[in-house]
Amino acid sequence: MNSPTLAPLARRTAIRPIRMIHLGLGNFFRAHQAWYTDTASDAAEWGYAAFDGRSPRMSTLLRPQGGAYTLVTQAPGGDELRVVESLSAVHAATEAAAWLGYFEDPQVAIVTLTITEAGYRVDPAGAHAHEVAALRSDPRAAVASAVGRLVAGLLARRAAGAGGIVLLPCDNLPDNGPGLREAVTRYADRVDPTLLAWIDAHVTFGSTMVDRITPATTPALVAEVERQGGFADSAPVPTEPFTEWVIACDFPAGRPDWDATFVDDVTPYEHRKHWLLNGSHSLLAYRGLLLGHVTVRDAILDPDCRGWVERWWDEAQRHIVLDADSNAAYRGHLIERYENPSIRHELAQISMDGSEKLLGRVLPVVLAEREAGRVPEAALMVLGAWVAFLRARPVPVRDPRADELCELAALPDLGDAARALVAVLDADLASDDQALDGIVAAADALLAAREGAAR
Ligand SMILES: NC(=O)c1ccc[n+]([C@@H]2O[C@H](COP(=O)([O-])OP(=O)(O)OC[C@H]3O[C@@H](n4cnc5c(N)ncnc54)[C@H](O)[C@@H]3O)[C@@H](O)[C@H]2O)c1
Ligand SMILES: O=P(O)(O)OC[C@@H](O)[C@@H](O)[C@H](O)[C@H](O)CO
Repeated sequence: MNSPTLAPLARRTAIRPIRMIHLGLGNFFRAHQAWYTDTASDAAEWGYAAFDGRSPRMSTLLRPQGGAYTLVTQAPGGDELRVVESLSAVHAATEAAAWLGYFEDPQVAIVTLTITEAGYRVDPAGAHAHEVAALRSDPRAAVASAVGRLVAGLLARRAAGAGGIVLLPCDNLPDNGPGLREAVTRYADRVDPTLLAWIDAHVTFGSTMVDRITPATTPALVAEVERQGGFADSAPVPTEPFTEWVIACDFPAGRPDWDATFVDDVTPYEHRKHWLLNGSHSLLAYRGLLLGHVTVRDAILDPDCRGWVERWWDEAQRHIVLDADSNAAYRGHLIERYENPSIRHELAQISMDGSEKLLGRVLPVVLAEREAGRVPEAALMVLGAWVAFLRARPVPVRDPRADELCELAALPDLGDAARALVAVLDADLASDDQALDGIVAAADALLAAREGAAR
């Protein structure tokens, strides 16, 4: 084999005109929106300027590669390598002047976002008040929060008279479009209330359901790309063959010819995906890690975990309005995706940020079932597994509220710990004794099983 070079990455066919901005230059963006753009029939007309969400890691890795990288699609039959070229520029989060410059460009029509649930949380009267004050005295001030950066961008766009723009959140967040609109308008109102009318007239907030299992990059993948491709890529992305993008949005200034599904309302698709896929991922993560599993595949091949997943799906499916046949097919595909032997999706990665994720992925089903007068055993088990996970900590707890959660989980009495942790998710549920009994019983059984296995 020739010595590895950057040749296939550096040999870009042409830098595509920048007509889109992305915020949150992580793996999922690179496997999903950037790939849809790269494979669109009009790909040559649409380039991205992509910005890190926070740490400069990804822009630092991609800059020497001219923004190009290898997408490794890991099918059961083997890998397929594709060099993705839709990123025309990559920037660190701190490059505020470049950020504002793109917003001032009338050719830029769309901003996509993958900033995790935490990125949408904003407190302009509290934690972010210093940013608000900075933007009030200088609208071009550099601010760090995602929503603050968007508001700064919109101020610059208004000042430049650059016209309308679409903001398209692509995170696993319930109602991601309305959620982003609420966060942006609340922040903008504090900075400059006159911006609100401009936003109403010029900014379109789209909603999306996004799906493609995309684990973190490992050194083994970097080595594998070098072995299979014969070239060096310091930031390849692993992903699965399956992909889905459902979008509810108008694009007044056009969009790439994405091979996505365009609908008026993403809600049913979002419920199905967040509850059946992400909810079962949380189940597999917390239960699976406590039982000693490492990956999604390990856990789904365990009949205990698989049985609970099926029960969770039965409970969740009662509240999904899409037809039963398509839900059954969806479940079948999920099993195949989870069993994919070529993809290594670590449960520890999925276990992160439970206090945020469970709110949209499990809690709605618990509450709907309780409203219907039922005791949803599997849904309560997921919450019990989360409580047990925080108590036993089979892997380090990574959550914005980790310290507080671990302190509550360590309360001497399991019932007290469970009630306090459930209150973090939903105060009313914490006073539902019947639900709480189910959660405590599940946590207790899992902790006992874990202790038994350790003996
Ligand atoms: N990985 C997947 O399989 C997958 C699938 C569907 C949707 N998603 C969505 O994409 C998101 C990112 O996943 P990923 O796999 O790309 O993760 P990643 O760790 O590779 O990238 C995360 C990106 O979000 C940014 N970020 C994190 N916290 C932020 C904050 N508070 N403010 C601004 N930016 C912030 C990071 O800087 C980084 O750019 C997920 O949270 C999820 O909502 C992921
Ligand atoms: O990406 P997160 O951290 O929001 O959730 C973890 C996984 O459930 C998620 O990444 C799924 O793999 C993905 O949503 C599949 O499309």
